[in-house]
Amino acid sequence: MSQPHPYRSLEVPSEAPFALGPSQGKGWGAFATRRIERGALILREKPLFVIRKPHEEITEQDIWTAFEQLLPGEKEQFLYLRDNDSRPFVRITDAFAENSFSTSAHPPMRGMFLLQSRFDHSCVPNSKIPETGGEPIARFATRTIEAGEEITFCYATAFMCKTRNERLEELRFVCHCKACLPGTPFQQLSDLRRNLIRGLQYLTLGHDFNGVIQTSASPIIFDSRLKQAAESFSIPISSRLIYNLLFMVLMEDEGLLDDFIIKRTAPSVVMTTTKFQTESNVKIARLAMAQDTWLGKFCVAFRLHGRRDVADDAIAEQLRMLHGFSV
Ligand SMILES: C[S@@+](CC[C@H](N)C(=O)[O-])C[C@H]1O[C@@H](n2cnc3c(N)ncnc32)[C@H](O)[C@@H]1O
Repeated sequence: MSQPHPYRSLEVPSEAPFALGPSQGKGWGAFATRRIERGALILREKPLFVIRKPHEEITEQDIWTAFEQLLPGEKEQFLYLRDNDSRPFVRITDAFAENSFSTSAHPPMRGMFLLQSRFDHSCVPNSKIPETGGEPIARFATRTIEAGEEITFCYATAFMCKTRNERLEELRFVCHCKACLPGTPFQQLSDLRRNLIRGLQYLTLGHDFNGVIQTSASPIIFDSRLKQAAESFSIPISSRLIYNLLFMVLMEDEGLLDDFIIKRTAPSVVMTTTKFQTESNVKIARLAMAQDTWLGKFCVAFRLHGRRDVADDAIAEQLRMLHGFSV
């Protein structure tokens, strides 16, 4: 008779809304055992141990030292961990790399999490561990998850700006989520949307998602005058508002606009609307923000397209100072 999978022996809290089980082509994953509402807590977990070093400096010896200090029951739980083919890890460093999360950037700390690591990746995920800068770490539903659905999260934050092929280069496996299944209408639109999301961020931030200024042959913003305007923060406020709102619409269409992103981004959208000084622009911006949906707001704000505002030059100057930009 075959042995039960070791993950059956991992201690999942009795009140947890998920159970572990096989997930086709992905090893094992976590599946909702009941409907989980958007925003609900899925799992709060303390690390088994923490190593206070940058990820790339953590040695095999560091991990063994931490392991040796565990209680016998904790060691047993650690030893239940398996690679994706359900075989024991050959090297303890692989077990740590696959099952750890950063718990703090300053000072750098990385924690070993037995359950948070059981969740598989999706480029269109339904859960998220917000950056809290501490431990335990908590996972929340980013949309309503039905009973039986696999609970996933995105393994890399910048994926919202990356196409299928770019993501594939970074992942060490082939993802089969709906944004990665080649040849589907959603997948084709997804690549288009993520390129646009990247471009819109470039236009409003003045640089790429990783802080890099693209060379003149930018694959992101083809129009060199527009690129230059973005990099010198000369984009008019009307365009800024339109780009911000289009970002929200595209993120929503892509299934990525969760409450954490709204909380982080919405204040700067509102702030942009308060910057207009030209009366006719003020009216349109107010009307736009009074609409119920992001698409509604965007459609109204689009009436601002090509309109300059009295405040444009002063805002550009403020942004240049803020970013230490010298002409
Ligand atoms: C932290 S583990 C996740 C849990 C793992 N499936 C297990 O059985 O323990 C990460 C590994 O799971 C697999 N995996 C996660 N998401 C996947 C996906 N979307 N497609 C294929 N494999 C995936 C990959 O092998 C990846 O290296």
